[in-house]
Amino acid sequence: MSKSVSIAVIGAGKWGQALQFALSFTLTCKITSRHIKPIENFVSLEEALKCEYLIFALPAQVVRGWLEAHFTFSGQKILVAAKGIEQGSGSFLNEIFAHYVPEDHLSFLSGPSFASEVMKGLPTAVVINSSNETLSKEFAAFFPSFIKTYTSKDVIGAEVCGAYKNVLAIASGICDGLKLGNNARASLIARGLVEMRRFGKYFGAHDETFLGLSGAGDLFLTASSTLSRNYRVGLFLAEGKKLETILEELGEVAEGVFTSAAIFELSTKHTIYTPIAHEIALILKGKEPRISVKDLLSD
Ligand SMILES: NC(=O)C1=CN([C@@H]2O[C@H](COP(=O)(O)OP(=O)(O)OC[C@H]3O[C@@H](n4cnc5c(N)ncnc54)[C@H](O)[C@@H]3O)[C@@H](O)[C@H]2O)C=CC1
Ligand SMILES: O=C(CO)COP(=O)(O)O
Repeated sequence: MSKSVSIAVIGAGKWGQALQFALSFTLTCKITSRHIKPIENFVSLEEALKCEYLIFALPAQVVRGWLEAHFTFSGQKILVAAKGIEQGSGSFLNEIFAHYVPEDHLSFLSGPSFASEVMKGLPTAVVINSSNETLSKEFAAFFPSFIKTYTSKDVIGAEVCGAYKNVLAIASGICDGLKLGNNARASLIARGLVEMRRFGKYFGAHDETFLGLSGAGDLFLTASSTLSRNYRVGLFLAEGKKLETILEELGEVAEGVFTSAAIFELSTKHTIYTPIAHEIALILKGKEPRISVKDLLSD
């Protein structure tokens, strides 16, 4: 891979830094963020925005404001690495980016990929999703050999999976925090997969996406490991901790908190049956987790 490819990661949180680390095996990858960080190839935002390829690793909830404040399209090719649905508007990230970037310059990253494992060079497999297959293949070629890349055209499917699994990871953390057992967790994850497929199908997602890396792959990962911030939020909620305290102590983004509200809004508006996400939204507003479990079992 030519070291002359100009590429930058926007956002130097956990995922942004892990992606820069991974891509640095094949090319010189710059990185920028709102606060200067002592990272190799850290550049100003101005310099990053001049790159031909940009990877967005900002939390989903801040993407719209960030684009409005900082971004002007000048031919950049974009890979969106965030996983979430915007609370309030219920907008998917591809809808938000579409206001600023032509569709054929946009791609979306999905699949099982804890930043901490990528940072250790441990193997995984991810998917680059775009209506423009040439663009997907260009980004796929930038990844190092320890990350196997697949391409797909199912942007909405990948987005729904990446966002929904965070809500289901909170549910799974609650299930384990309440010590409901392995049977209960497997039941929850399986029904969660059915639920996120039902939700995604409404928006045009393809069936096979739910069975692959973006769907089952990322869901199984996130809903069964304390490495997941969302799963840990669930564990602490089950212990009776206040959400504000949990988020403060976490110090990193847990997208499922906001996405559960977005799914609640979207599924109410479009009459989609999403019982698990519904209960998570209520728990995050203060409902007792044990009552939610009872309600889910009797539903
Ligand atoms: N950490 C992981 O393992 C993975 C994370 N993701 C997704 O990547 C996205 C980012 O996650 P992380 O990097 O892990 O979160 P993080 O909490 O580690 O970092 C978020 C970064 O965004 C910056 N930020 C927050 N608000 C901002 C604003 N208004 N303007 C500019 N910068 C702002 C923060 O300073 C921070 O550096 C999320 O959507 C997450 O779901 C996806 C795959 C894996
Ligand atoms: O998306 C992830 C792994 O694929 C990271 O999940 P968490 O945000 O729950 O840590």
